[in-house]
Amino acid sequence: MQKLREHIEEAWTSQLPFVAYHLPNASDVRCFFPKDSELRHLQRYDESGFIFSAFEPLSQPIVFPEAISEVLKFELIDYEVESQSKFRIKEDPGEKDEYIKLVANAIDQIKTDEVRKIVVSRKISADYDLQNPVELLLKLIQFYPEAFTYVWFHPEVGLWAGASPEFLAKTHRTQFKTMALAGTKRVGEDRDWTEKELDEQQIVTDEIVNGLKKHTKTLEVSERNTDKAGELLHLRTDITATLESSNLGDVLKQLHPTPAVCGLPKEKAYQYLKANENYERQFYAGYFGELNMPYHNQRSSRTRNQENQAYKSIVRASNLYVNLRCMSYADEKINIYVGGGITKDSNPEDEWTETVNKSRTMLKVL
Ligand SMILES: C=C(O[C@H]1C=CC=C(C(=O)O)[C@@H]1O)C(=O)O
Repeated sequence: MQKLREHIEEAWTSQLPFVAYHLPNASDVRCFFPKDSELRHLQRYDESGFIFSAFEPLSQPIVFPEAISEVLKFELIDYEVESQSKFRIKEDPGEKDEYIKLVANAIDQIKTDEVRKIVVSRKISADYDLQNPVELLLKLIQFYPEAFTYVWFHPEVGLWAGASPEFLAKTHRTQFKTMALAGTKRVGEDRDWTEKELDEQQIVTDEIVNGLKKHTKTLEVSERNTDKAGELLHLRTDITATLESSNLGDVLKQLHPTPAVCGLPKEKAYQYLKANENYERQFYAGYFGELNMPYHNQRSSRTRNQENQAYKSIVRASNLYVNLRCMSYADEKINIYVGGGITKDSNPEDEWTETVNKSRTMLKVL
């Protein structure tokens, strides 16, 4: 752990790019330290490295390529972090009015136009002096071991951090997994899922399944379950497929942004957001993670032979998550990004409360 601290502190103090992250329930923290500060964009989805993509559907993700990075793993042992933070941001009544108006306007749009769902969002800003990104990461891991937690930094972009509950793509050869996540309530809220929540989640599942059909040989859709994400609960359906080819880029172009973060139909919802959300999402609701990174693959016992070496082979796998429950930090200011799915049955006051609840994920670690 000491080594992890030293590496990140050194990169942060020298303002050099890095990413440190923890995959759900993993026993280690993985890091990329690119050898220089050049800002590189992904050219092809068969490259390998750590990618960081903006919400903008046509933007090329930033990549820390495996080939020019020091890629390190640190076992997650014996670490202690301060307990829950006392950091609070005072609610601004003006911000609330503005968000309620945005939601009410989206509902009107849904009632009059052919849009079924729009995921609107807002940015909560405050002054903050971030001393030490490694402490932030360790707190994120401690509070949200089941999420993909990360701290990412590039001097030309700033620092981003988060605890994402939603994966966009897990691949292993031609095997592909994604999920439809939507609908939110607090842990302990003793009520059934409403029709509105079931509907907003079904929209995500149907759109993903339709989009994937063109790219897959087989497709399986799980039962709908309730999934815990920190102090929140979501509806979740898992979608498993065998891809026609291994071109992940085509599949991502098809899926991103899903109706969990944009809306349905995609283009109309996107245009609505461009015209009405009065801030830039940047990397919020984009996607990030490992692209084609090596993993040891345990072969089945039938293929074993006497030589130990033959048990294992290396396969390349991708693990990409949606950038939710996240924040950015630059110039001694933090920005927390939160949103929610709006349908014809949404209630603006409830949608506001939902974003307040979602903001607690990051506030807890600051
Ligand atoms: C857009 C966000 O969450 C999405 C994922 C899960 C549940 C959601 C919802 O209930 O609206 C959102 O679709 C966010 O956290 O900012």
